[in-house]
Amino acid sequence: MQSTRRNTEGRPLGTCDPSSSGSPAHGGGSRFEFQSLLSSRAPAADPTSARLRASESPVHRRGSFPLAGGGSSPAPPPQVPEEDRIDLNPSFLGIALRSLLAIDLWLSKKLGVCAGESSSWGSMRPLMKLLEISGHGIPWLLGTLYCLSRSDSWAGREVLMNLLFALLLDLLLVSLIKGLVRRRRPAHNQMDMFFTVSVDKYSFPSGHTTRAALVSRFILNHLVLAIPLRVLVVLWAFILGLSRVMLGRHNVTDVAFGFFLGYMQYSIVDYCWLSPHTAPVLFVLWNQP
Ligand SMILES: CC(C)=CCC/C(C)=C/COP(=O)(O)O
Repeated sequence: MQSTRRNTEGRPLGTCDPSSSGSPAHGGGSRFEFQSLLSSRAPAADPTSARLRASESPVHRRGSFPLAGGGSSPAPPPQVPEEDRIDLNPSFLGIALRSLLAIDLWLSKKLGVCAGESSSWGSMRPLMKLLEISGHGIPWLLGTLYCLSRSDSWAGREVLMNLLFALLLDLLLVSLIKGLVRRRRPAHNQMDMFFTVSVDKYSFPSGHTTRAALVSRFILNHLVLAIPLRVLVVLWAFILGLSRVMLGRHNVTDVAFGFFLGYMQYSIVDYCWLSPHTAPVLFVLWNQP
């Protein structure tokens, strides 16, 4: 005769969740183990089925037969470290992201041909480091401040004031994102960069690349340049971004996102454009003797 197994509240098991027979022959043992792990992370939406699963878990069953457990009090459920928990049903997005990251790491390692003196393109490293300085924040900030101090036209001052604002905004946003994401630089990177701050131990996004994209878009929009010079500006930004991966400083995705962020930052600067009309205080202050 078949008896209906019931939970602690007397409800027949299986009426709410037919798959939860709990029989190891049905894979029930391991299934419950994972269900209880998953439910410890995200409680079930339906409290009844959550209770049913808990009452069926092997841990709970051991505890509900005092004699079998030697008469001791029910054992507490084992604490499984977060990193040991297995997500049995990774989403499509999760798989796609993991695949993208794997390709990113593989490609970045392949492209890191100037990461060290002994790398295949190690002799190009000094040239790459020169490019690195051309996109560093310090020369750009000091250069802009110097030009501002020498500028004798309102129009020139307005453009330079906005360039200064753009550079500061870039530093702020990149530091914020680096601090939030905290992605380590590639293992093959040598940390021999000129003047870094604490968040620069992180790599996402590439600060040199955001600056290159921002500044080049700024220059193309506010300086009247001959076509060859315009091409040169775009090439500089592109090669600077590429050199970050070749030097081993960044993964490809750090640089790709850097280009995107720098491009968007210019749109913010353009939207908030500072002028004697929109920010008169700034311009008056700057003209004080
Ligand atoms: C402190 C100042 C003014 C600039 C820091 C510039 C710097 C070292 C950025 C890091 O760039 P990557 O993220 O591309 O390596």
